[in-house]
Amino acid sequence: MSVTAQGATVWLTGLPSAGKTTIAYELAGRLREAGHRVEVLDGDEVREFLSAGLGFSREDRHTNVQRIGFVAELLASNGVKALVPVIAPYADSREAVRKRHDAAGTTYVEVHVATPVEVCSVRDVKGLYAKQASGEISGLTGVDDPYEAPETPDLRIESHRQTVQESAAALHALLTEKGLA
Ligand SMILES: Nc1ncnc2c1ncn2[C@@H]1O[C@H](COP(=O)(O)OS(=O)(=O)O)[C@@H](OP(=O)(O)O)[C@H]1O
Ligand SMILES: Nc1ncnc2c1ncn2[C@@H]1O[C@H](COP(=O)(O)OP(=O)(O)O)[C@@H](O)[C@H]1O
Repeated sequence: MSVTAQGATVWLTGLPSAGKTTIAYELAGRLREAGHRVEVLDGDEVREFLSAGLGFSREDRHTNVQRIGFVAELLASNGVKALVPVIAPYADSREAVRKRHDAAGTTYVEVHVATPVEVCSVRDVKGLYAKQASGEISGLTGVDDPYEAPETPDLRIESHRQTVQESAAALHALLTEKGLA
């Protein structure tokens, strides 16, 4: 099978504003240019439709992550590179997604976008850290809600030490190494 025809799920986990979405879209562009079929399953978009009505409790986050994992595996098993920039804060939720892929013989790559909360809260792309600080919201991942960092991700990206292009290139290089790009 050609590298462009082989599907895989690439899950980018990390805190809000870590850089998951930015890196996913930068990688998507590079892969499409090379002829790959790519879908980005963005957490915000999925929550509008597939996960409409779910909140941010442990249970709802788990359900959200399992739904996204289900769709990603379907896409990946049909030749698509499914890029998933979704927080997925709980190790057991991520493990269940990996197991679903393993059981189906579908490639699963875990990337930890490991930007420290101090940097994420300054970036604060959606203003969530400010809202948490002012008491407008609570249960923000990494601040007053858990984030269980992956212990052995396939790649750890330190986005606070790199440009977006460097981060995407590092991930692209990993996919090339694995025979996926
Ligand atoms: N309380 C709380 N905690 C964390 N994130 C929050 C919260 N409320 C809203 N948001 C915004 O929701 C975006 C999508 O979340 P996800 O579906 O990726 O989260 S999860 O995996 O179900 O935990 C997520 O998007 P990103 O910023 O792209 O990570 C947040 O901006
Ligand atoms: N190396 C990098 N990788 C990804 N994003 C970066 C990097 N350096 C700076 N940034 C910036 O950090 C922000 C990350 O936002 P976003 O991708 O929406 O995060 P997330 O999807 O994790 O919530 C963007 O404004 C992006 O330009």
